[in-house]
Amino acid sequence: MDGRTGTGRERDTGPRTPIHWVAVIPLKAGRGAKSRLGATLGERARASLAPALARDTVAAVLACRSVREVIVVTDEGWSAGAPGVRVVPDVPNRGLNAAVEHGVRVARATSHRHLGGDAARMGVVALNGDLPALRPEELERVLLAARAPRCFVADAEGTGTTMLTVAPDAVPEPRFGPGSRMRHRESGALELVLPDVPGARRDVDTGADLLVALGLGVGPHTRRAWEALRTRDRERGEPGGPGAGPGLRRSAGSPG
Ligand SMILES: Nc1nc2c(ncn2[C@@H]2O[C@H](COP(=O)(O)OP(=O)(O)OP(=O)(O)O)[C@@H](O)[C@H]2O)c(=O)[nH]1
Ligand SMILES: C=C(OP(=O)(O)O)C(=O)O
Repeated sequence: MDGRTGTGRERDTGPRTPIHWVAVIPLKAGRGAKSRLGATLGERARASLAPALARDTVAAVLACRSVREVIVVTDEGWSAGAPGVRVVPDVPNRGLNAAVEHGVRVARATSHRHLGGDAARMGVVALNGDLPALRPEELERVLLAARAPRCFVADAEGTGTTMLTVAPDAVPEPRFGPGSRMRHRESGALELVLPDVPGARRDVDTGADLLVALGLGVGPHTRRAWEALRTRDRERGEPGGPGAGPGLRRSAGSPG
């Protein structure tokens, strides 16, 4: 088994297989971001966790050996925070897939700056910015397996997508959003089914997702934000953790 499944429409890129990658991370920030997290954990938790999830995702991607640059596509006051991270403005009001396409365009238009003659062998990987348990070596495994023009990784639920890779000559055709696993398959992208990449598949949309991610091990920003929320709630005599609803109260203190 080579860890790949697909529709048969895909082709191997052969000599055009990427040897360098630029990552595109679309980020919605501000009050509109991570509304499902707010609905399950409360607004205070949403406001501190949403940027923390993104910071940990960006840090893990930046630490991946094959990634040369991280392009964050967002409109809302995001500072790059590290060399190798570039922030570009979103396409206003066009949503997630337009942001990804924009990021790919920017990456391709500017890749010669850091890749020189290797720019023709540059792939782009677009990732959700809510993967706080992602580890650099997991992303490395995904990129090594990405040998078709477009490949994707399904989320842990099995209905969505956490990342899409696009080879140098391929049209990105991002189909992120609810039910995107099926849409990516139908569009001819190759699904990468890899063992041992739980963090690469664990997007965090709800409080329950966050507990699973904490169990896998999250980056320091998410860990600190979570601990601060728990400390605050304990001081206020709310032992269940941030916004602990019926589904969270049972295990909110246990992960990690
Ligand atoms: N640049 C940009 N990023 C977006 C946009 N919509 C979603 N994202 C990002 O895309 C990734 C996946 O999005 P979702 O998990 O659906 O995030 P969300 O829309 O903030 O969450 P919900 O409100 O719970 O649906 C996250 O990194 C988001 O920040 C958008 O319109 N523009
Ligand atoms: C954007 C996606 O994820 P979610 O909305 O579940 O975060 C997706 O699965 O394509």
